[in-house]
Amino acid sequence: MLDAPFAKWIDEHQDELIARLKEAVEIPSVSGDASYRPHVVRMGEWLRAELEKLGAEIRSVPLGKQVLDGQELDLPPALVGSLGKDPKKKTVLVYGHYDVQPASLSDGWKHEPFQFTHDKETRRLYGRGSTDDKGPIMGWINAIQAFQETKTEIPVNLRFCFEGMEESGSEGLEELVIKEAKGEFADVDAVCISDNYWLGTTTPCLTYGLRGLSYFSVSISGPAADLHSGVFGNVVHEPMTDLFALFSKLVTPQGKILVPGINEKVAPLTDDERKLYEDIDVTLGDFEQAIGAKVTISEDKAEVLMGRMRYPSLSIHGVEGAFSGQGAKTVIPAAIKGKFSIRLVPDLDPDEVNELVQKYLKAEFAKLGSKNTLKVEMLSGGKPWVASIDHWNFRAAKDAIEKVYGKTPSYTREGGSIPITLTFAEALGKNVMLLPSAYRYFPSNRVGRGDDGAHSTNEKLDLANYIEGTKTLGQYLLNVPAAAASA
Ligand SMILES: C[C@H](N)C(=O)N[C@@H](Cc1c[nH]cn1)C(=O)O
Ligand SMILES: [Zn+2]
Ligand SMILES: [Zn+2]
Repeated sequence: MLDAPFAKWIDEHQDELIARLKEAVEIPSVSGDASYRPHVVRMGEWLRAELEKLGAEIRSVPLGKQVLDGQELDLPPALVGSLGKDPKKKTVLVYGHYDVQPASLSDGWKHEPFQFTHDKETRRLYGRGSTDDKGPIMGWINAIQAFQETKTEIPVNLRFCFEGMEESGSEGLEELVIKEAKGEFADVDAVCISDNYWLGTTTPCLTYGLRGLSYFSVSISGPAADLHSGVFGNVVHEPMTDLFALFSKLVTPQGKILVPGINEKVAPLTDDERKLYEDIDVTLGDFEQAIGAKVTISEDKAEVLMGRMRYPSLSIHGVEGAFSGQGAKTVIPAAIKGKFSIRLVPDLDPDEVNELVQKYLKAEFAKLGSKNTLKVEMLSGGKPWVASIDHWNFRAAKDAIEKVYGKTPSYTREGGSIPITLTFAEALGKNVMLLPSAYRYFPSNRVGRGDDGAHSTNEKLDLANYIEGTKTLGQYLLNVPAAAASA
């Protein structure tokens, strides 16, 4: 049990900390939709002001332009800065993202996604970004404020890097991190990222790996306009039929990727490695509860974990231009764009995967004998990352978790992607660690629904996790000097 003054302050100021998260969630900073770009910029300005209130020196760094939805837009600026420059102290770089995934009530949310809802009965905080990644960013701010309010010396120098494009491939950030490796980040000793999740509901995690990502769009066009299927069915090559034929060649219902050259690059599994997954403190039931149904591909817990952590996966996300309304419209869409992505593990490189996918889909399309036109594009790419847990950075976090939760964390690899992580590791040459500050991805036993995760409908953060997670981040910073000294 943690009884430090800063932790007590956090407990006593919960309303203030909730109000801060509410303000953040209510700025709809969706990076993947051009019409929301002003909100992403406003979110960056709001965050900068919060950091400056704590005395941090922050710069908003322009990252250039992008073309989105046919418009040329300024990328949202990255926030780069510092708090403390004492040469006797270790320096920790904190990264997070202030953009969010799209969300709309019509997707099945119980409340407006950008209207923060504090359900006092279940003690849950609902809203897009509550867990990914505004809750964790607020956790850092809350912890620093708690130190300052209780006159607790922060025993490390802090560097900050917050971006507004993580959910859209982190465009522009890599160059900045490489440049700042010799500038603002030159003195960094370790990096801490809080932007992922525990595996279950009871055991905290520390994360030493992330999958990379290659995200593709497949456009097929032919007719000059949408057609009447009674008039032109069995007369024209239909773009949607071609797309479904192609998509059926990507992955089997058992999750096996069919693009040649991908599975071959994955390192073979050893008995010792399998044991690592068998020993992780999570059950098949935890997964089923999160999913809300018994539909896992395997019933072997280690296989399920490896499917998420150490093997690649291919997921089909959606089709633009397809009829998706109610009723029975008899249309042949003239042009459609299918979206799918491949999560990457070592040694899969996004550019190499792009080449394999392009070659394969073009060959498969040729076999269809269609007169339509195919265009395959990789929209974004990010490399996988795996770190060593044998470092003081991980020890400082492990001790913090043990102090706050009284439990030893599980060491996990994350199935999701944070493209900039590998860049931090390589450009700075320092240890990077993911500390999911207890923000739960999986629903708790009390509600047991499978629909309240990050990127999904009804995203939420348990109040207890917001509060204890804030303490964990603070305690981690307090632990750094001793952990580093004993290294
Ligand atoms: C793990 C992190 N919180 C996250 O959700 N990352 C996204 C990154 C992304 C989205 N599009 C492109 N990259 C993810 O893993 O989907
Ligand atoms: Zn995130
Ligand atoms: Zn995300």
